[in-house]
Amino acid sequence: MFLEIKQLSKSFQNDLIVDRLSLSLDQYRTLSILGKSGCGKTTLLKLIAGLETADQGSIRVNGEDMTGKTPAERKIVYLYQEDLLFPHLTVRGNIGFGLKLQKIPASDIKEQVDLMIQRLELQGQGDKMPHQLSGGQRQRVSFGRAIITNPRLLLLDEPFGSLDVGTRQRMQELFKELTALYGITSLFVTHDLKEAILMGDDIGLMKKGSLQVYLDKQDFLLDPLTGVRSEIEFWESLLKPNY
Ligand SMILES: Nc1ncnc2c1ncn2[C@@H]1O[C@H](COP(=O)(O)OP(=O)(O)OP(=O)(O)O)[C@@H](O)[C@H]1O
Repeated sequence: MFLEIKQLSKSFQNDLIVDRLSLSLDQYRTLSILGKSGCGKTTLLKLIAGLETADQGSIRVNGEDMTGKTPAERKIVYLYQEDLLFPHLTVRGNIGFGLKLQKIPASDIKEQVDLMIQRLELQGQGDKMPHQLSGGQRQRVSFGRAIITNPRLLLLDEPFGSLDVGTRQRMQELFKELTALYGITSLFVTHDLKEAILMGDDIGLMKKGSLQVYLDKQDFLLDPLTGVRSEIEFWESLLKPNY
């Protein structure tokens, strides 16, 4: 298993937020994590990224124990909804930032950034500053900036929550295309049932700090706890002639 989490726990002021949580994920797959506000999703991602310290349990990536490692040493990227771009850098500068830190030659950076700009459908926007972009464009830049460095693991925290339905749908497609192309393994946290089903190769439901991962999507669709059934019943009730 590429990502292996065992019995992970975290409390804040005596409140148990992540409760003996275990999960495993194969390389190049996406696990969607669906859960209500406050159930501990962000805390889980921060523990994996090394931005919070676990009270108990272990996190291994590709067999390597993450305990005591800094976020940079983990080579895990955590991307959240309002992820800020560097305001003083252009789109190009933002996307290439991580490559520059890796001291990659300027001509290679230019080539990779140009390709990423094309793939993100941001042609003609490369020299703009972040404040000159729309919300959806900014989101695409931060997504490109994250994946161009080929992180071992990409953690997405409700990344498309602020986007309108159409833009969100296009971002979901783009995310699927680019994670496949760049060989990214990811965890995708969302409140949105449909998004969880669309984005995940595997799906997990988080409740009060515990996570249940459904190995078969059918099991997820059929479990009354996931809310899929009540959603279907709602739409069916609207289609009844006497509504
Ligand atoms: N640093 C902290 N100190 C104290 N309590 C915290 C801290 N971080 C999170 N919490 C608490 O942990 C609980 C879970 O928060 P978390 O952000 O993980 O939830 P979430 O599932 O991501 O919610 P949302 O979907 O609303 O973002 C909340 O009750 C929150 O108040």
